[in-house]
Amino acid sequence: MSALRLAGVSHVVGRPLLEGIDLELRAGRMTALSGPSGSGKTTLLSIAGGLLEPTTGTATYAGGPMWLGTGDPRPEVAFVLQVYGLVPILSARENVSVALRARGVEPTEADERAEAALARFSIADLGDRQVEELSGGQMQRVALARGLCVGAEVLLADEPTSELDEGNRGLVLVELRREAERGAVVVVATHDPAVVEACDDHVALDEGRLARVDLGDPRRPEQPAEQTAAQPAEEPAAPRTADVDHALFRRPDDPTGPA
Ligand SMILES: Nc1ncnc2c1ncn2[C@@H]1O[C@H](COP(=O)(O)OP(=O)(O)OP(=O)(O)O)[C@@H](O)[C@H]1O
Repeated sequence: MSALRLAGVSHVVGRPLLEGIDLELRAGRMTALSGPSGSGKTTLLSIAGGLLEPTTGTATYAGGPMWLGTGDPRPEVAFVLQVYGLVPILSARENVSVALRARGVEPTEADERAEAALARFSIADLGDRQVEELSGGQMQRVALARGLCVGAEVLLADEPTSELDEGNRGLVLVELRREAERGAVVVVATHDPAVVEACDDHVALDEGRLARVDLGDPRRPEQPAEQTAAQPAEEPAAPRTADVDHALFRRPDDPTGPA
């Protein structure tokens, strides 16, 4: 499967906001992006999704550039923004439908798909309500429905559960998992340990630098392909936690590795 790669990414706005980021975000997996407030999570998501051109380095997917400014074809990207970006005077259904219509889906089909997307987050009954009448948690779920309805190859969600109770957080994690299972790169910036726990991979930032990279199943290339009788039947499981280890990003035998 393809991966979204950040190579040598730094971003400077007066001071460095990100420095020396080398990272592989794998398709088919959920990656949690954690770190203190101001550590650079939103900046990293913006570069990964091609909204922001890094000062140095590149973000690529299947070898092609993510930066929108190149005008090159790129994968379908969906953002679930921290600030939602909903249109307050439109209904919940219209806010979702608009994302589909903008991608060329016929209005009737777009409305039906919007309805189904709202149902995924248990808010089908709110379809006719103007967004400005909704609670924060309801708005957050409309934003998620809008992000997930398009079937994007890259799904970047910034604090998507910040306003949700435990039950709705669980619902969102199930839906994000579905997106990963159909092959999307799913990256979730979060402060919530339960969300980190639910993800396959975990990347932590601190002051714009990688502080931790934990790939759930690193499959290190040096691991022997075949066991002999003298060797144990199974290698001990790789630790879930690793300090930043750039060898983890070079796995030529990894089927989820380079596209
Ligand atoms: N356009 C900008 N110009 C200058 N500084 C910026 C800009 N955008 C972000 N910053 C700064 O970059 C740092 C990282 O911001 P970012 O929003 O990426 O952090 P974050 O980890 O997502 O924070 P939070 O968890 O609070 O959302 C912060 O110190 C922020 O003030």
